[in-house]
Amino acid sequence: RRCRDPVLTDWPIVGMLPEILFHLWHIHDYATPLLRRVSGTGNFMGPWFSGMNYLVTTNPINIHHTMSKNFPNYIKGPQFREIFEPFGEGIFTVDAEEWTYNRALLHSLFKSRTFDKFVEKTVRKKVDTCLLPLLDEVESQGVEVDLQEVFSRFNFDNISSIVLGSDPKSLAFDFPDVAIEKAFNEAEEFIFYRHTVPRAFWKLQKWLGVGPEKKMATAIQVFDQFLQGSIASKRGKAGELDHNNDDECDLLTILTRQEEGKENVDEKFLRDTAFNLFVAGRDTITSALTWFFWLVATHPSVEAKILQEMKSNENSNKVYLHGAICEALRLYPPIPFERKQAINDDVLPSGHEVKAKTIILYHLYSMGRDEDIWGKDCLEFKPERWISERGNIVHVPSYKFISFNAGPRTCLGKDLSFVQMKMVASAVLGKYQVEVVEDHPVSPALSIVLLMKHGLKVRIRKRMKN
Ligand code: HEM
Repeated sequence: RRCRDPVLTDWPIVGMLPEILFHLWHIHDYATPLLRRVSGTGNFMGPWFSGMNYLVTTNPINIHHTMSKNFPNYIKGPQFREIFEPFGEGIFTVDAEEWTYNRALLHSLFKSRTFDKFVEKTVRKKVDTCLLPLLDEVESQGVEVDLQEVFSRFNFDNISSIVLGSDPKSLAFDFPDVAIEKAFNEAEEFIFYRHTVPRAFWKLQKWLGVGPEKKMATAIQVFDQFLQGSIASKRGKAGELDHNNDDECDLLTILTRQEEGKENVDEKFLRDTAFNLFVAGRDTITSALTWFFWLVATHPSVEAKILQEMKSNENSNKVYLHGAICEALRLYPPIPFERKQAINDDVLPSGHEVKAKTIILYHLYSMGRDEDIWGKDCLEFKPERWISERGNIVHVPSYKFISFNAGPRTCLGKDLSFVQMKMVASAVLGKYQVEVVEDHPVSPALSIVLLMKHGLKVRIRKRMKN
């Protein structure tokens, strides 16, 4: 088959798939030099007739073109909706008017000061009453703990309080089994799996109800039951909801208030919105915090500068800490790849032709490690690159610093995420020294969110006051 810039050898019948499957265990690092070899844009061809043919790009000008300038031509598309089927018709999967409606609704909620304050208060309470006491216990018992598991549960409880107004209390020293938390992790892994095999194959597995598809169906059922329970209980109280109570500002309450009085309340809309926000708000922050703490723990000079900044200027914007978080998000973007589909023929600024229905894959992970964007030291963890000579945060356009997406579909939770991450980082680093357990293997898991495959095993020590 003819293609302009093959990223790998296109073998007869099987195409480039075997090489990808062979390197799946370290796919992000494997893809980075391959994409550089084709100057950031190339073709991936799957097995014949499998439909797995993609144009992969990490070129910022192409990103700017497809995500902003020619935004209407690049949609999530029907195949995306099919793969991400558990997301229903939520903001992540829809296009056109449905997306405009979802976006406007969520935008008005996310930008409201009352909601902002509610989130800050909820997270602060969870830090003070659960996260720090748990780390105290870990420290006093001298045991190892998986910090990723801690953050995952911490964020699960937070997002549940923020979206549904109820805390499942999954964060506790004995790490209780919370079925829905487990089900959610599994669903995300199975969605990644659907990206790695031909469509016909996973569809057949789904139809037969076998393999990962069977497990996926069970996981979604567990999660849906939990969501439906929360929605039903909130709807049951609809008439009693106090419109002026700032403590009852979770999204479900706000949406239920808006739906009040309507004859046909759209339960599916509530379910899909809740599911999408769970994915958006839980694992992304868990991933960002885990990689951040690992990077800080393995770079003592960065840790010392963060502590110095905290001591000297407690209420400032914490510019250095902000830079360190951006650096973690650059090297380990919580969403490592994205995809869009072209509606009409187009030509990218790099000169690559795009035929209608072409799927474009964006490898965010490679973009964070691209010398042309970040310079020769792009693999170094260097918060200083984010700080200007005048001590302000350097603005990098989103089509280069892509971790929160670019263009009209930029992440709605970006500001909120920084507030939460800074709150956790300051609270934990100010009180404890985090030491990664010797020889603990660190590598990314295969999922739609870039978590650590083996978690992050650490020991916690109380910081000496000086
Ligand atoms: C470190 C944390 C986060 C990162 C790195 C991040 C990153 C992203 C990325 C890359 C997208 C685009 C995904 C796509 O279109 O396929 C996105 C979209 C979105 N994010 Fe975030 N996110 C984070 C946290 C959050 C939080 C906490 C929320 C809210 C609870 C949130 C809400 C959303 C929403 C609603 C969208 C959809 C925007 C649209 O399609 O119009 N995100 N985020």
